[in-house]
Amino acid sequence: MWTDLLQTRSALCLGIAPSPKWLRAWRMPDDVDGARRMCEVVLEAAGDRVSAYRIQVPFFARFGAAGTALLRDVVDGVHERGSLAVLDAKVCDADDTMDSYADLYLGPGSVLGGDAVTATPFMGFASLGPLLRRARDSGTLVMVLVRTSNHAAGGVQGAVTGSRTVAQRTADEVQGWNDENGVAAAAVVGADREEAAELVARMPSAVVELPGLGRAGRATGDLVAVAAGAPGRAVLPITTGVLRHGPDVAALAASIATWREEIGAEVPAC
Ligand SMILES: O=C(O)c1cc(=O)[nH]c(=O)n1[C@@H]1O[C@H](COP(=O)(O)O)[C@@H](O)[C@H]1O
Repeated sequence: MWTDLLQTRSALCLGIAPSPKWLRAWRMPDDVDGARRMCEVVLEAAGDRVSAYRIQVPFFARFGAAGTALLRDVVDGVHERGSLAVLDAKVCDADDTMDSYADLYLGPGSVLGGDAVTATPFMGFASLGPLLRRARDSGTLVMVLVRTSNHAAGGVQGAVTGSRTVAQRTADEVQGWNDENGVAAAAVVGADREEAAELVARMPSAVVELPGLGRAGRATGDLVAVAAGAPGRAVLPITTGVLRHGPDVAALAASIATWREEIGAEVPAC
């Protein structure tokens, strides 16, 4: 499901983030009605021109039950456009809770109906096991944080354990899980990290989400070169680089078209 779409549509994955910051910038009320309006505008502008939408769960959950209902409506709207929904919740817990996270986030039978959920492996990769098995059985993905782009991450993810960094070890665990169980483990690798290409190369069958597009001072060509190491398996998320053109639908659509063009020529099979 994921690779089919990544190979036939743009690898672009548009962020949906009804945060206080974005609602203010778009002059919309910081409440569930404002959030709904923002989501409608984003879906109208992007339509089926992106493979996936990355939906920031906390920006919905902060509105309680109404926000959760809105999130589900947005996932349905994404599916109506033939796109996939990444639920960005960064889940992490001991393995006895992970089935319940799957009930909440993953697959058509779950509460929120996502096609992927982000997860952190820092309670031990094995604790993700039940979530990964549920992803495999529902044709969805668990996007495991391997090396993130935030400044605070280096001390942990770059730490050396044995002969590998924590990030390298996590990448090997992602690939190892897929080799043994079927492809359900995906990876998040900040594309602007100098070790990004090497980490991607350690996971030859995993879908890789590569954040970094559209951030100030980041060359698109460098990011696209990292994505080229995962042909047909790269997901390129972008939030700020597109949303800053809103809320005008035509301006948002034009920005998406430009980003598609910029990455399209060089990311194979996308
Ligand atoms: O999980 C992510 O997508 C993520 C990974 C990472 O390494 N760095 C990172 O900033 N993100 C997410 O990317 C979002 C910002 O996206 P941009 O506005 O496109 O840079 C943040 O809200 C994070 O949730």
